[in-house]
Amino acid sequence: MEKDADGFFTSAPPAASAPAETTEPQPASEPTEPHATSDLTTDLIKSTFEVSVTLADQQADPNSPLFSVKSFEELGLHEDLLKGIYDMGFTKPSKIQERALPLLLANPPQNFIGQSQSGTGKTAAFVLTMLSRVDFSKSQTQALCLAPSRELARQIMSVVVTMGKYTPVQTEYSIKDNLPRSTTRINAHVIVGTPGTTVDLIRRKVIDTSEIKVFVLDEADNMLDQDGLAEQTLRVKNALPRHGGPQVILFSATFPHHVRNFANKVAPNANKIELKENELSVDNIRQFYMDCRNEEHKYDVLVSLYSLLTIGQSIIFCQRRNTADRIAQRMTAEGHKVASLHGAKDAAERDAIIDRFREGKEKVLITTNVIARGIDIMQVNMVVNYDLPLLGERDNWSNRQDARPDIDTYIHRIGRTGRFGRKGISINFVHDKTTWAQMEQIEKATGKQIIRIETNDLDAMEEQMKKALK
Ligand SMILES: Nc1ncnc2c1ncn2[C@@H]1O[C@H](COP(=O)(O)OP(=O)(O)OP(=O)(O)O)[C@@H](O)[C@H]1O
Repeated sequence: MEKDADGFFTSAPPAASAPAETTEPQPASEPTEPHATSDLTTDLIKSTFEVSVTLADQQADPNSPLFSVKSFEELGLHEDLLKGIYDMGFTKPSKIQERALPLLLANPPQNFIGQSQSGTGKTAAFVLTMLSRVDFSKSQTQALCLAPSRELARQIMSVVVTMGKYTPVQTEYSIKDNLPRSTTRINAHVIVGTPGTTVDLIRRKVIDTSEIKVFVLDEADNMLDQDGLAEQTLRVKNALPRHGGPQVILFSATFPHHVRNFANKVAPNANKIELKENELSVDNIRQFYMDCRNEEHKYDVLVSLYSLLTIGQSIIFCQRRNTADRIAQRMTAEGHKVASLHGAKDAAERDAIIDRFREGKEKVLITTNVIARGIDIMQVNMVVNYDLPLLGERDNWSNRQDARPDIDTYIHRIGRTGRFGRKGISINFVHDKTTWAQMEQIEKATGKQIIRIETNDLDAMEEQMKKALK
């Protein structure tokens, strides 16, 4: 396997003889049992994807049993944490947890860059690391985790609270409109937030960074992307102790080339777990497309899908906020029950909408890329790309023919279904030559087939979809 200058793998399988890197061949896949959760979990644990492990210590052997565990007990965790894990219904570590946890928990702490497909259990791996490194006898912030959206920060916090429920952990959010303006100091052990609010709280010395031992960036490629949240994230990073600085942990399902160099600077000398490029999305998500006649026809097709969208739960992704609102308003006026969520809504409204969806009170959520990443709702069995995700759209909207598809966002969007080994389907709407070509690029880049389904034969469509979900 070739490595680029940053030490990431670029193509082809690694040489078996390479001392500190290895590909881990997994057993051949077996037929899945669609309904039994324990079988699905087993499928994921036996998963067929290959990972590359690169240890910062070039002398160490990544094949050593020391670097993988088959049970949570082997990790030497405090029993309060083990109790929390078992309470969550986790019996065994998932593939990424099995390989990542020994590296994350080893002492002295080592930076870590981890890549694993959506829905494979990255959150539990870094939450467990944060909780196991906190000294609960000190009322000081010792772990800080940043995520790209308030919805994801809230979800991560719920994992911290659930996993830490037998520990005395104190937690606080650094997300917009959460703390009263009069707050002068947060003493919580673990803070989870978004970069903008966190920068502000650090600047106002509400967050004391001096004792932070673990710094996690979830969706790290997004957090370090120049076009994204990088500036604010770096300002937070630069406010952390320099001497004996914190363990830096970066996780994502995608690490595009243009952020890898930077990731290596933010987390120097990291142990790494990476995926091969054609293993970026899981096989349990079946991908389809529908040929729509034009933009207006997309709306009609979506409406005709409504009964299928509500079998489980569905997320409809649009590129723009006003498209999401417009579709939601129109469908609501026509008697369908849908909700819309995007970044222009105020904080309280966003929280209420995602909570209702999480509780299953809403079945169809029409949204933007704001929740393309990380959101984990098991009942979501369908994702619709009403608009395909495009790169540089905001600057380039008037010049759509040139727009290239945003492959990474696509991978994250469809990853909102098919969580932890479950089945899911995604449907792309294409309506002209340009969108057709964009979808072909997505198909090529992900290496997964996207199958056509008829827009005008509802029965055939239903049958095909039910088959895919079986
Ligand atoms: N060892 C385990 N056993 C059973 N379920 C697990 C285990 N680890 C994680 N899960 C469950 O799997 C689901 C997906 O996990 P998680 O949200 O951490 O995925 P992720 O890898 O962070 O995905 P994404 O890339 O989309 O952020 C969660 O509902 C979580 O509770």
